[in-house]
Order: sequence, then structure tokens, then C-alpha cells
Amino acid sequence: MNAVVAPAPLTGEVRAPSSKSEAHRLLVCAAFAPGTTDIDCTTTSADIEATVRCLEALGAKIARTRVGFRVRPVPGSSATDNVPEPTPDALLDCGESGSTLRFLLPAVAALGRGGRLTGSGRLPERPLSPLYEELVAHGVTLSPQGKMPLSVSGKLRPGRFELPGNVSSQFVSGLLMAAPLMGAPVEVIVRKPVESLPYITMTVDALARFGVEVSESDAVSEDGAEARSYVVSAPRGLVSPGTVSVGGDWSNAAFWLAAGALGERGVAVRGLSDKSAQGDRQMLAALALFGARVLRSPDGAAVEPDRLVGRTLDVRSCPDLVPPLAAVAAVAEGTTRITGAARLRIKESDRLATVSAAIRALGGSASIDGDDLVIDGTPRPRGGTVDAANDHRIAMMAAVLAARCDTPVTIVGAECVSKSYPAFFEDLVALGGSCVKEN
Ligand SMILES: O=C(O)C1=C[C@@H](OP(=O)(O)O)[C@@H](O)[C@H](O)C1
Ligand SMILES: C=C(OP(=O)(O)O)C(=O)O
Repeated sequence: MNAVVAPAPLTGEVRAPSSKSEAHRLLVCAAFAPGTTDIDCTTTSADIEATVRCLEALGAKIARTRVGFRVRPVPGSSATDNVPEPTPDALLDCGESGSTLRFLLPAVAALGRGGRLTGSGRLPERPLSPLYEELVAHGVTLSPQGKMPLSVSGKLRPGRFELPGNVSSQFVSGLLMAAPLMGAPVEVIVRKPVESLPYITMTVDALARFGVEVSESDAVSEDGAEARSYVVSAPRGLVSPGTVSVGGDWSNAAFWLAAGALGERGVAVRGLSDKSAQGDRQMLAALALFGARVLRSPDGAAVEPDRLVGRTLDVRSCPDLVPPLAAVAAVAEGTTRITGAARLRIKESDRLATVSAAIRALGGSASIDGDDLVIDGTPRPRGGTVDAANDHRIAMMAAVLAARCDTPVTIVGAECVSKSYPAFFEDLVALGGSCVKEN
């Protein structure tokens, strides 16, 4: 599907969709916690549904409720529970969701009943090393990497795991969430620099809501490098709190906050907490740095336009903010340099390439310099056609940038927004935008 977005400023108020990162974590914890857990999660997406589907394949029972999900756990998943076993050799279809694959691979290994994990789009190419090698070193047999389905057999032994901090934090999160299933303490050593750190904090926060404490300290890796240690000791396994709530998604709201900076009268987003563990809260500080006016409210935030000036921004802790930040940089005066962006190459697309190609396709100026993205602002880009490259965040970035273009923006493959935000174009229209969908 193509979406043709008219060059009009966005204004008004929308509610943020439910955070996909929080939803993944709370669903996984609930699926391994005895008892029933109700998860307040008012919106869903293809990635959240992938996690639901995979947990169901393992034997969890997940019902839709008026406000989200009611989860009954995978049988026998508690390390202290000897009753029925999870489904043996289950087939888990992770769709295109990296989080689902990297969170559930260690869990399947820890359950020890075998399984196969499959996926589509770019997922088979996205890295699994060095999580893969650590699982093998702890007693698991895996089929070769890069080919799906990936089959898992054997049972993951607890103990000390070591991972680099600069490939994907999802490896760390996956091991931390599998730890309560292993029946003995687990230590995960993460070599510094630890990038995407707020996502590890979000996992620690989710585990805490399920009664599992993770102690953190500085440590030294096997080869003497500086590292961070995460020790999980969960003698009672995961304990359901009964009800948990998924917060609003700062990474998706970031597109509307950017639209506020690019528009005429500002955009407000409701349903966002400034106490959230989501690191993408940093979007507000970044927009203020560009020069936009940022206003807080008890239930969210609003951003209004002002003179925007290019800046240098380090995105090691917030890689998903690059597309909305790049939309602002594309029209800000002067040069923006986005640094620490190497891991953008291994997302749904090579986002260093697709972000810069999208800006250039609309008549702006962007280039890649090593692991940095360099954008020279153009006050009124021409508009034109952007290939979303099957990457939801590229489609959303192009749609938001359309507001400042001279002519409409055609987004090829715009349906990919459903990965994280199926109602994105409806919300764009609610903010006064105009979008025509063509098949
Ligand atoms: O844990 C998570 O929920 C995520 C972690 C990040 O990935 P990396 O840690 O691989 O950077 C982020 O880009 C992704 O969209 C979601
Ligand atoms: C990279 C993303 O997600 P995942 O890694 O879960 O596929 C994303 O949502 O931008």
C-alpha cells in the first residue's frame, strides 16, 4: 500500500499507543508466573501479537479483554513447579519482531522442552551472536544461525553469562527474563560500553513488578574489561502481581512530538509518563535542544514550534529516536550530527542508509560518516516518494516530514507501520493531516 501524505502542518492532541517494549516484557513475565495476570494494554501491534502468538505456542492461554490481555501461564514454567510441562518442540513464529526472538530464545532453552523459532522480513539476518554462543556454552544445542526455523534442544544451565554491551541489549533482557526459569542464580556480565541501557532498566523494572530482584554492580569481564553485572536470584520464580499496566509508547509518540516542532500550533500527546522506564523519554530533551518549545502536563507533553537549529546528538541509549530526530534535523538550520548510531544498521532496515535515503528522496541533504548520520537542514524540502523499506519507523518519519514539504510525500509500503503502530495514519488524520491510501 502507498500512502500519500499532503504537505500540511499537524496540530491537536492524540493519545500515545501502548508501549510495545513494555508489552513484550510484561507478557513474557506473565506467561511464566503462576496464576492469572491481567495486562492493561489498550492498543496492540504486529510485534505485540507475535509475542502473544509465541507464548500461546508454548502453552500459555492468552485472552483479549476490554482493556488488554488476560494471561494464564505456560504450564510448568515455574522452576518450583513440577506439574504439567510446556508444549514440547513448539514452533514459535516471531514475525519480524527482534524483541520476540531474542526474549523467547533463552526462555525456550531454559524450559528445556525443545522448540523452533522462526521469523520473516529482515529477522533471519539480524544478529543472534553472541547470545547464540553463550546459550551453546551453557548446554543448549542450536541449529546454525541465519537460517530459520532455528531449532533449540537441551536445557539451559544457570551460572555466569557474558555478553558485549554494543550489539543488542535484547540479548541481556532475554537472559534476565529467562533467569527465573532456571532454578538457580544467574549472573549476566555485560562488557562496557553498554548501549541501549534504558532497555535493560525496563527489563529490570518489569521483573521487579513480578517480584524478582536484579542486583546491579560494576564488574570485570573474563578478559579484564570494565563491565556491568546483573545478578538474578529468584527462589520463588516469577510472582504475578495480578494486574499490570503498560504505559504509553514514547518511541512512537516521538513522531508526534517531532510533528509539533515541525508544525505551526503544536501537538500534544496524552498517556505518557515522565516516570516511565522508557529511555525514549529523552525525545523531549532532544527537541528542546533543537530549540522547540516543550511543555509538560500531568498526563503527557506538548511540543510547539520555534526556531530549530541543528545539533550534535548521541543516540547510544535511544536508537529508535533516530527517525523522528532526523525528521526535525532535516529542516533545522545548519548541520545535525547523530553520533553513536552503528546499531541502526541492524534494525528492520539498515536505518543509517534508509533514514538518509528518505531525506534525500524528499530533496533534503543527509549522509553517513562512519557510524554517524550527518544532516544539513533544508527549510522546505521538495517532497516526493520514499520507499519505507518495510521499516515502520521510516514510514512514520516520512509522514511527519511531509508537513514541511512543498509537495505531497508518497510512502511506498506504508502498511509496515502496523509493526508497532497500526493506527498511525488514522492518528495523523486526527491531527489534521491528510492521507490518501492507494493499493
Ligand atoms: O528491548 C527492547 O524493547 C528494544 C531494544 C532496542 O534494541 P537494541 O538493544 O538491539 O538496540 C530497540 O532498538 C528496540 O526497538 C526495542
Ligand atoms: C528495532 C525494533 O524492534 P525489534 O528489534 O523488536 O524488531 C523497532 O521497533 O524499531
